[in-house]
Amino acid sequence: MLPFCFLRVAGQNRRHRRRYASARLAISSIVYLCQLLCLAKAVLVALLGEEIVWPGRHGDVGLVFMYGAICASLIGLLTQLLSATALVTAWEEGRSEEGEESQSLLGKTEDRERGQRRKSTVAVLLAFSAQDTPLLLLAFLAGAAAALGQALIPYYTGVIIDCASIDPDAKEFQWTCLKLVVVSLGCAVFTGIRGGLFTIGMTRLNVRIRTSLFDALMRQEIAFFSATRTGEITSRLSADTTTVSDQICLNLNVGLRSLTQAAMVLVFMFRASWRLSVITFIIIPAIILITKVYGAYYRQLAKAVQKELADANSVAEEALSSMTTVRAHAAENSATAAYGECLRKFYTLQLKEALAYGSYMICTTFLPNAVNVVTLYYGGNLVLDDMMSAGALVSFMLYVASLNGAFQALGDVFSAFAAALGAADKVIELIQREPKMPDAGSLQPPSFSGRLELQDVSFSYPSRPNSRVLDGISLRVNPGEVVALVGPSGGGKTSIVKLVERFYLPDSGAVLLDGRDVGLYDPRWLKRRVALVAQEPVLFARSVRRNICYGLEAEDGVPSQDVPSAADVERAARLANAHDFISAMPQGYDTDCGEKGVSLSGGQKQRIAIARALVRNPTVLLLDEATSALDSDSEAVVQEALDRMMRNHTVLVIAHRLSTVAGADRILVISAGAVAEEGTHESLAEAGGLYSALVRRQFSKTASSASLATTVHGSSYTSLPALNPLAPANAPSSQGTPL
Ligand SMILES: Nc1ncnc2c1ncn2[C@@H]1O[C@H](COP(=O)(O)OP(=O)(O)OP(=O)(O)O)[C@@H](O)[C@H]1O
Repeated sequence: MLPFCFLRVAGQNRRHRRRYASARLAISSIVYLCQLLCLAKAVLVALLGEEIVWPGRHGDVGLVFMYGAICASLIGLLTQLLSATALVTAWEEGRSEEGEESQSLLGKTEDRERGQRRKSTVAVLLAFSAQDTPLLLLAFLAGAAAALGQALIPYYTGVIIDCASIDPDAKEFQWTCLKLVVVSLGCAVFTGIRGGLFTIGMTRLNVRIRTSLFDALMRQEIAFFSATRTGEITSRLSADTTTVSDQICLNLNVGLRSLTQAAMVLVFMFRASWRLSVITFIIIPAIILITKVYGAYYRQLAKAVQKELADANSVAEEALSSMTTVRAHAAENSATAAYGECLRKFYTLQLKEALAYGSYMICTTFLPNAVNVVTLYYGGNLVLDDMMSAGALVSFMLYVASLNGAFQALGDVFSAFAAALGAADKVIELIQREPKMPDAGSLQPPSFSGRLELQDVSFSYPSRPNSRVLDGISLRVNPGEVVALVGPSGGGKTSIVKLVERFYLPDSGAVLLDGRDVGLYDPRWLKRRVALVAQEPVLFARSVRRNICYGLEAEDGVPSQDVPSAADVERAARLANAHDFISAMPQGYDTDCGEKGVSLSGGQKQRIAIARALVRNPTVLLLDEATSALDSDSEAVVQEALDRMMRNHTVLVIAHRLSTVAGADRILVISAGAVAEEGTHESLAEAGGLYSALVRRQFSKTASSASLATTVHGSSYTSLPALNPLAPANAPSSQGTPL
């Protein structure tokens, strides 16, 4: 009764579910062990024919009572086992609820929402494998045939021993040997077929899971990538997906093989001697219970180990990918210490895992050996009493060994499954994560003038909801107009561009293009009309040509007539001042840029990024101070390309340089998330406000060394100081050098 009382109490109190479930599990285990001992004693006494301490112990009535008691005990055991299974599940749920609270990648509220709609991991994995049902069915049938062979081998071994020694029969002996050879061969062939088919299934599942995960990642909003470390994501994509597919298929293979093997062996065992079989059976519930409890515990450990490993990978990746910064700040020791700390946590968890595994091995090694001793003792007595042949006893012992092997394998499968499910939980959590961004629209209007408006826009980054970056800002860029955004660092200029690009949604207000919300347009269509040249160009490890055409290839779903031709690419490169250096490279436009464009200089990368924007023939250009990270020579050629670009487009440019700003049709001074001033360079410079202060401050800092106006390659490029008040006062200010 006690466990059931606990069940009721715990069911009413979710917060303490795990604690109650653990207590219930402990009590159930004790009750189960007592029952096991009683049953063992009753069965031994019944089978060995010793004196029975039982009511009505003499004659048939006593025997009926005794077997009745054994049956009742068996039923009790099964009930107990089922209850223990339910308890383990409750215990697991309690643990996962607790763990999720502290460990989730995605925050408490999201976890709760996700918990409500998430299907169970196993169901999702089954759905992933559904396509391979025929393959897996075939593999299973081959496995069943192999298991039948495995079960026949001990049987024929026993027959051969009887024919050769106990009851000599040469003809029967040779015939049985032949059958044994055929069965062994058939068993080997079917085992091979089963293994091969499962391996194919494993690879197919791996590809499917990886594709789904990558697809899900590609759909996530930008805020997700700011909040989640890249190392964690790549760990999910590489290590966890491999663990899931490999472990699940491998263990499905081993598990099904062991189950069918156990079922076949049991049939043959009962055929050989039902008395001996009952004895062997006593141990089965014990092994199942131990593996179940162990599996639940191991699963939690495996999940925690995966997390620690992902953390360690992130820390290492962060340091290794920024080695120059680490070296420049002499931060090698702190990077090593941070990595060491992650590994220390990982090691502690691995120790726990090793301890759990050790305890499990002790139990699973001892229990089968105990069964062997009991079986031999009782089987020997049966042979002595002529109730069984010696060959049958040998067969039986081989069956017991086979059954032990099957259960051992099942236990291993269980723990490995637990590890795979731990990894699968995280992978599926990501696959099922719904992006926090509403679906983009499908609008593709026949004409697009490129009028850009922000109407009373307020915005905070999701990672810092309490810090308002834009505060009711309104602005407008008319078709063909060049509008420059200037202002103090952190004022919100780049955030405006991010909203126009729809990387984030405003908290209130609207971002409009031609009077319609940016979210209403088909994103693929819009990205050809609104192009961005960012501060730091990002190139990919592919040819220069493919970098320029990035996002416009047939693989991106672009109709073949819209894919830029070689002439389009060259034209864009010429406009971006990039054609000459590209042509000078050994393989021209087919030269590989290397990882993140490592084989190109900053200026060359930026010019390829400009060509990438120009090849789209955009209506609106968003420029985020594309020259600020360049040296003076590179800056001059890039600036010339930018000037050329600006002449023919609607442009919103974030500019720190007076050269860019002065040529703009209108200047907006953005400060503290609002438009502080608006006008032309001349009007603002004379107005005596924030803009003129910025200009004056920069001029006074650079007057002694700066050449204030330089014409480069005949363009209107003017090298004037930067408008960023945070720029160092004594920075070199030779031609085009950022301050
Ligand atoms: N991904 C982000 N998550 C949270 N806060 C951010 C993020 N990006 C920028 N911010 C914050 O938003 C504010 C505005 O940043 P923004 O980059 O728009 O300014 P900016 O005017 O372009 O500055 P700068 O001229 O230095 O580039 C800053 O306080 C910045 O710390």
